[in-house]
Order: sequence, then structure tokens, then C-alpha cells
Amino acid sequence: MSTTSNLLLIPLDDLVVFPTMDVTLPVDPGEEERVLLVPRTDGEFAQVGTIARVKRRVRLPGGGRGALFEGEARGVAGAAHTGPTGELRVTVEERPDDVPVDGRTRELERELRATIEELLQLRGDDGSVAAVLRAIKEPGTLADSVGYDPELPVGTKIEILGTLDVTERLELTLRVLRERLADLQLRRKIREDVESGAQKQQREYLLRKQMESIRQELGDDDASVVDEYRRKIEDAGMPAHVREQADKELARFERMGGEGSGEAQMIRNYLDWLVAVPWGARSEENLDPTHAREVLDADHFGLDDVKDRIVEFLAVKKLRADRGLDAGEAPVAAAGTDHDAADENAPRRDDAPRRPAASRRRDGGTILTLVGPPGTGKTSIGESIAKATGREFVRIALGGVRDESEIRGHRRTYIGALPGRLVRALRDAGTMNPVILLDEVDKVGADWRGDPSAALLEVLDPAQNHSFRDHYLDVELDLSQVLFLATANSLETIPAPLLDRMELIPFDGYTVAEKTAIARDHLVPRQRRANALRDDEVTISDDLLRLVVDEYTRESGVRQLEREVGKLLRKAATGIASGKDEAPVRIDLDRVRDALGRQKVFHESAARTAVPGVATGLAVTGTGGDVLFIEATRIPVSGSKGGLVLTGQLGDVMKESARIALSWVRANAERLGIDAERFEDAEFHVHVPAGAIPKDGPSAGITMVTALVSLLTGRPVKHTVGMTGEVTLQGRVLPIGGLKQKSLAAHAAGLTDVVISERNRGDLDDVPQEVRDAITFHPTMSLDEVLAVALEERPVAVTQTA
Ligand SMILES: Nc1ncnc2c1ncn2[C@@H]1O[C@H](COP(=O)(O)OP(=O)(O)OP(=O)(O)O)[C@@H](O)[C@H]1O
Repeated sequence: MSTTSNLLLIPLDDLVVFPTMDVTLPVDPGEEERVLLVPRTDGEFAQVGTIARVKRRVRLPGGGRGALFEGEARGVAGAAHTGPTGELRVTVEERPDDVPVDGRTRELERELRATIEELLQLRGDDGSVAAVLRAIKEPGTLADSVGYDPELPVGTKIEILGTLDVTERLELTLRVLRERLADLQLRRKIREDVESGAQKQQREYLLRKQMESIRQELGDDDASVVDEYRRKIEDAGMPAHVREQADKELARFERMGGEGSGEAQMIRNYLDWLVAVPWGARSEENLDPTHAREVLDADHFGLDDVKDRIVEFLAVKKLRADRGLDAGEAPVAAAGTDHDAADENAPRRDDAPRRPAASRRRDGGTILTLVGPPGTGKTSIGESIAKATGREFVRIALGGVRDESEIRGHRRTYIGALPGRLVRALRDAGTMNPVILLDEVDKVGADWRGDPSAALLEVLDPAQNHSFRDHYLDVELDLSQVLFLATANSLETIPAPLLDRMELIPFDGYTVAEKTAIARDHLVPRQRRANALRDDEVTISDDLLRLVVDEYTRESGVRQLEREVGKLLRKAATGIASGKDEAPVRIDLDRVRDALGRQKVFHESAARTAVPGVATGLAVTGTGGDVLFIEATRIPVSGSKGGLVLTGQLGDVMKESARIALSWVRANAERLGIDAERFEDAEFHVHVPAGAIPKDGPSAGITMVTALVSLLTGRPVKHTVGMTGEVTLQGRVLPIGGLKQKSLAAHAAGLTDVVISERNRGDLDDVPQEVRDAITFHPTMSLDEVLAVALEERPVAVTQTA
């Protein structure tokens, strides 16, 4: 007699629920009345589960949903399928116990009761459990009660649950119990032997030996597992305090016996991690500055400043090592002095990374932080540093990490706990002194799960990092041998204490000529290799590479460029492989258009600034420098006296700039030749595309003024002019940050004149010669000078507003 139903499947990992049990589980059964609870081990579902009724829905401590399930009967799982809301459902054949009454069953049942009683006695039960068992009348239920034993391996429990025939189930449980009984009796005997005289040291030895023999008798391979761990621990080269911890855990594992228990599995996982840390391993370090420079030069074009500073850094390290000044012992400046230094150098919003003052370079304690737009080679120069110093390289991606335990690990009491990223990085490196690149430190966030940057701070602090404690491993870990590097796209979101630890190395982006050279010397050869092409099989001229840079990419770095070069060479390789082309192939313009399509990037400024009211600004965003077009229009609104509407997701500082800009224009209208009536019955709308990207900072001030004056005088902005600078109500032009990145963007966009503040003149030293040759910079003190450079002499006939 069996019925079939269609039930929600609830997997239970390493847990078996019998049909006579009630359990509360942290599972939300939705609207279901009955479900099938199916045990799962190593991802495999058991064939037989327990059909359970949802008795009550409960709220768990901590806020999750759960329910109280009441076991009803065994259910054999049939075909699984996905239900309407994506849940897993199965057809279930219900299999309540038959009630067999033959003599053999009775006999087995009697045997089982006797064995249970004996076992309980041995365990010292006070009679209460025995009473409960005596109350069980059904033989099938009695057999199931054996499965309740928490010390029974999960595999055995699943076997009991899976035995549908009651007689067979009695046989199985009887066998299981007899084994346990034998085991217990033996243990007791050993205990008695040991207690009756053996010396303490002998005792342990004896116990271990006898335990081994028990295990062998039971066909249990735990003993070999234990031996294996003992050997691994021996070989791991752990420091004494770690060794102690490992031995303690191993002893606990051994005592636990039975590999199947969840606890034993947890200890094994822990030991696996403990021996995975490369305690004793170290790479021989090479700090020779000349060698380092050679490696850096071979892997990367240009970046001279960057390479200089890396080599300096390594040279100082070498001196310290030679003179026996270990980084960890470096005297740390008093906190007060430190902070003063940080404040004075605190980057402004909209600012590009600035050279840190000498005061921030602390002995040994600094970490090199590579700051700049994507694709400028930060990660790959990190790899080169590892190569140059002979260390292993590992990258920890921090983007989007919000949870402190990502860095520091989960406490071991959590199910599925893992060590943090640092421990994992050391494991991957296989040495205790690798280069660890903390990628995107500026993308680390904090929330209720804790602040990962606090953990990072500890990791990076030489006064603390020789005794870093991962929550999971819970032993002290010496990170002082690690060479930490960090990368960031911008500095705005890096917490001040972290920033204070960093020595900043700016990566501002490449000029067109630099990109062309990188393509020729690095990207083309690399892509050739990637496409199995020999050096002479495919060639491409510098002029065409420059065209690819110009017409197909718009970026500070070379990532897009590498993709485009890849496409070109792939196409050529396909041609050769298919016999369509014969090597050597010289890539020409036709092949470029064929592989990459039509020109993708255009210089927009001529078209955009053709009408009055649009001015070209320069900005620094997370992806490097960029040009943006600020648009102003006048909207007739009767009764309004020159209100301001702002769009384009502007931050507060940028909004204030717009207000200042409009106020200045009104105050100076007469002088500028603007009719006062233009402000009557009108509102002004200033828009900064692209509207979807939030922007902030004061540096668009002069661009906004220029756009408004252009609008109100009808004089268009010269299409070759870009500008960046903050304004005051008095019409003064203040300096801004990020001049190098902005100039690179202006150059890439084909501008020939850039208006800046007089006080930025000094920063022009950072601008590459190639850009200075192509662009005339106009340092200005006042808005009048800005307008004189930026606006066309004459108004054009078109007015875009009424
Ligand atoms: N100066 C250079 N010389 C040679 N190759 C370079 C240079 N700069 C960048 N590259 C190459 O460009 C690619 C992108 O660089 P990488 O991934 O290091 O950029 P990144 O600055 O780390 O970017 P992100 O901030 O997105 O991580 C790499 O293949 C790198 O080798």
C-alpha cells in the first residue's frame, strides 16, 4: 500500500531525520504543508528521506525563518523537477512501516532491546532512557531509535533510514549496536588497565596502540588518517606555538574516533588549513637595484618615475637588510606627528595623487600604493616587482569586500568557516615572503559586518603584523616578511589611517605616442604569441598602431588597445591558418577596418561647441582624465528672476560652483555686454553630461562661467579650447588637481589650448613633453582672462533660446 505525492525537497547536509522525530530547521517551507527531508553527503542525495509535516513556522534568533517539522513516514524520492518558483520538487512514494509479526522479527526485536539495555548500562544511563525505549512498541520505531545516537556516523544513519523492510532494519541496527558495544567494552577494559597502574607517559602510548588495533579490527582507516596528519604536521615546519595547537587538535580528532561525525570533519578541515600555510618556506630574495631595474624595463615601456621610485624603495630595503635593521623593528613615529603629516598632505576632492612629503615616508612601514586609472599597468608592474625580487606573487582582489571576515576569516564555530584572504594568499604563494598585491584598496567598503579596512590596517602595520591572528586559524601568523603593494583608482575613498601608511606612486595614463610604443613593443608581441604566430609572420606599422589608438580607443590605459590589437592579430592568424593568406602578412588600413569595424572614437568638441552655451571642461574620473561638455540654456519662465536648474547628478560642491558662476555672470553682466533683461522672466539650466555618472568637485567652475557667458552673449566657445579651474565670486581662478591626467585627456580629444589657473603652472612639469608640444597652456588669474582665451570674438547668428 503506497501513495504518491509531489513534495518540496529539503536537503539536509550531514543530518538524518527519522520519521518519529520532531526537528526545528532553519529552512523556510513557504506555503507547504508537507515536505520531504532528504539527507545529503558530499553533494549526493540519499534515495530515502523523511516525509514531514510543517507543524509551526518560527522566527530564529538572528531574524531568519525556520519551521518545526514533524516526521511522518519514510518517502522514496522519485523524479526531481523544478517547481513554479524555481524550487526543487520531487515525486515521493510514501512508505509507512508494515507491521511484520513473524517469529524472526520478534526474536530480532528482543535481541535489540537487550543489546540497547546493555549499552545503556555500560554508558551509565540512570534508567530514564531505558524507560523511554521500553515504551516504544513498534519494532520499526525501535530500530529507528538506534539511529538517534549522535555518535553514529552519518553514513550508517542514512543506511538505517534507507532500509524500508522492518526485519532487515532490525538486523542492520542490531549489527551496528553490537559493534558499538564491542568497541565500548574494549575501551572500558583499556581504561581499567591503564588506571590500574601504568605510568602517565606509557599510558598515552598504550592507549594509542590499542586504539589503533581496535580500529584495524573495525576496518576503520582513521588510524592511517591520523598518521598522515602527524607526518604533515611534522613536515610543515611550524613555529612551536602553532605546532602545539596542531598536536592538540590532532589528539582531539583521534579521541573522537569515527570519521563520520561532523565535529571530526571540522577538525580535519582545520588541520588541512593549518598544514597548508607555508610555515617554513621562504624565497631567496634578490634586492639588487640594477637587476630590478632591468626586469622592470624589460616588462614595461616608459613609466620612468614609477620605476625610479620602485628601485629606490628596493634599494632602501636592501640597505636595511644589509645593516640588520628589520622592518618589523622600525621605530614608529608617535601618532600625533603622524597625523599632522597626513593632514597637511590630505588629498583634496578631485585631486590627483600627490607626491607624499618626505615626512610620510616612514622607515619600512610604508607600502607602495600604485594609484591611477584602469589598464595603466599597476597590476602588471606588481608582478614585475615580484619577478625582480625573486618572490612569489599573489593578488588579493578587494573590490566590493565589505566583510571583515573576508580578510580575517570566520571563527571556527561557524559551519563552513574559512580562513581569510591573507591566509589563502599565503597558501597560494607557498612561501611566507611573497609579494601580495592588495588590488583596489579604494573599493573596500564597511557595513554592519565590520570594517575590513581596520583589519587591513593591522596587516600593514609593521608593529603588529608579525603576530596577525586569523579568526579561523586562531594562531599567530608572521606577516612581516610579506612585501605588500596596493593599487587604487582614486584616493577619495581610502580611509585616512590607511592612506597614512601608503607611499603613493601615481600612474596617470599614457600619451598617444606612449600607447603606440607599448603596442609595438609589448602588446603586439604578446598577442602574436597568444595566437601562435611567429615574429615575422604578421607585421603592423607604427602609423597604423597610432590610428588604432586614435580611432578605436578612448582610455587612459591600454586595456582596450590590447583587445583591439588582439582582434587584429587573431584575424590575421585565422587568415593564415585557413590558407586564405600567405605569411608574411602586412596589416594595412583595409585589414584594420575589416577586423575592427568603422572608426569608433570621434573628436566631438567641434560639433558640440558649434552653438553658444557649450564649453569644454576637463575632469578626472575613476577611469582617468576625460573631457566633458557643459551645456547652458535659458528657459523663459514668466515671473522668475534668473533661477538655476542643475542636472547631471552633480555633487554639492559642483552645484555650488554653478551658483557662484551664475552670480558672477549676473554681477558682471553690464561689463560683459549682457542685457540685464536677459535675467528677467527666465531660468537657467546647466547640464553636465554624461547624466548617469555622478560627479563632484570645484574644478568645473570656469567652464560653467564660460558656458553661461557664451550663451548670453551669443559668442561660441572656441572648439579647440578646454579648461579647468575653480572660481570665486570675485572672479579669481583657483588651482585644481589632476592636471596631468586632464592634459592627457585634452590631448587625446584633439584640443590645442587648455586654460588653467596661474597657480597650476608648477604642475606643468608633470605633463609629458609630447603633450606640451601639442597643447598651448594658458595660465590665468581672472575670469576675464579665461573668457578672452575661450570665446570667439563675434556672436553667431543662431540663438538657441527664445
Ligand atoms: N607601460 C606598459 N608597458 C607594457 N605593458 C603595459 C604597460 N602598461 C600596461 N601594460 C599592459 O596593459 C595591461 C593592463 O594592465 P594592468 O592589468 O596591470 O592594469 P591595471 O592598472 O592594474 O588596471 P586595473 O586598475 O583595472 O587593475 C597589462 O596586460 C599590462 O601588461
